[in-house]
Amino acid sequence: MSEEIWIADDDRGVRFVLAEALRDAGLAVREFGDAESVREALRDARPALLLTDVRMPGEGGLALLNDLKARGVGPVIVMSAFTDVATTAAAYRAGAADYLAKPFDLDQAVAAVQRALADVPAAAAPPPAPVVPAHALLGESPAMREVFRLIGRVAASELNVLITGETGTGKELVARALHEESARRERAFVALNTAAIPSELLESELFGHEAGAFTGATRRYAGRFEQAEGGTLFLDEIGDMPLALQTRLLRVLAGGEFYRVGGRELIRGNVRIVAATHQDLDARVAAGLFRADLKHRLDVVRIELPALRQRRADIPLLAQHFLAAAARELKLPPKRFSKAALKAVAQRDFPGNVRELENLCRRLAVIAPGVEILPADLGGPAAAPALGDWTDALREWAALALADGESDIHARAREAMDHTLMQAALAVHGGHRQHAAAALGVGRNTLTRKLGASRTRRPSRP
Ligand SMILES: Nc1ncnc2c1ncn2[C@@H]1O[C@H](COP(=O)(O)OP(=O)(O)OP(=O)(O)O)[C@@H](O)[C@H]1O
Repeated sequence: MSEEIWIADDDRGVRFVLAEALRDAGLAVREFGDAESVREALRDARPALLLTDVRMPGEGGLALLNDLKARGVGPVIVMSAFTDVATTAAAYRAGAADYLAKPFDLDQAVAAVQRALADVPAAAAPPPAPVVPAHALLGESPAMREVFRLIGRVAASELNVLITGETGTGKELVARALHEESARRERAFVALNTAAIPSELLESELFGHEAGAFTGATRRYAGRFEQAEGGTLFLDEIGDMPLALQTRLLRVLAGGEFYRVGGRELIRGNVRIVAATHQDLDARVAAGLFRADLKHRLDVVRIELPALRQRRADIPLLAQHFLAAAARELKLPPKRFSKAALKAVAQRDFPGNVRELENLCRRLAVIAPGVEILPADLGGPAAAPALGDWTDALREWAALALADGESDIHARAREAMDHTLMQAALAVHGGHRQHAAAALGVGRNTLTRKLGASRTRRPSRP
């Protein structure tokens, strides 16, 4: 076999710097401007490794990759400026050894080549699967490119994945992308927010129950594990899972079997677990609040989502996308950001991350007066209005209700007050539950529980 590294890229500049870097690393390099000339060269030679661009005039790099894999030539590293998840995943599915998102760091490229060469003979390439539609997961910052690369790399594997990141950074979207890029995509994606369900209901929610298993269990219920059979179970806010249930979950993950609550039938599950947390799981383990062995099982591959303020390069792209999407969804005339407004948005901190940015854009789609959004439309932090005398209204309501003979008004009033305060706090803190709870002076779990014990997904977004 030849010891040459072949580079196929129609961009002469990329070819040049890459070839130089590889030669500096002691490798022999041959350059090609398109896929056709690679094919021609293949008639009487084989590369030790091919680095190919995805988009080239004529035949693209992915077709070349498929062809080389079919002939047993490789490894192949795919390069592309087209950094969405679908391309990355398609490249890995077609058998790419690695994926380099352009512009890449030259040291990183050389390291990828050396790694791929060291891995030869590579494992048999997985059979090419049909290309799936792209995801709504957007981003062009280096940090997000790395996330896309990781998704593409691990989606097809059966490994459990732990996604970490602040609230609203897109953890659920990443979990969905992992599911959709996997062989499980035809089966269910089931999500369960551990923090949104009272702990006493969590067990039956996860594993199901038989009729009569406990008061109120009138019929058999297939839990999330069963619902996700063959597919992916997304366990959100895993850090909030009570210890007793952690023990049970660990046993299920280790044995692959479980009983429904109150059941005798042993159920064998085939479910891929993707877990997420906004908490520092290692700190929770250290504090004795999270089982180390469970963390170990969930944290096989970790995808860390940076806060939006740590990847400001993504803000304009996301903002424009959300503004257009909101106009479409709400059937409003399309608007656009002025340059200055976009700049101002990109400078904001967004403690609620992408969700907060999305909410801001929806608000702007509705309330900004002109077609072009100006910095003044963004609105700064508004001055707090004087506290209205809501107790007068409350007194009036209570008097009428009591006069009507109602007897549970304390509970109802409290619920309404809790709800109002929490919605207000969430709106101010861009949906960030922890910040909202802290601002109100209540625990985050209390807030989540009160906002919707009956809901399994996130409570309504402001
Ligand atoms: N990279 C992205 N591209 C496009 N939309 C995004 C991206 N990241 C997040 N979003 C959107 O932002 C919102 C919040 O994302 P998501 O629910 O996935 O966050 P999360 O990290 O799971 O939040 P939480 O921790 O509060 O559950 C969603 O509406 C999602 O569609």
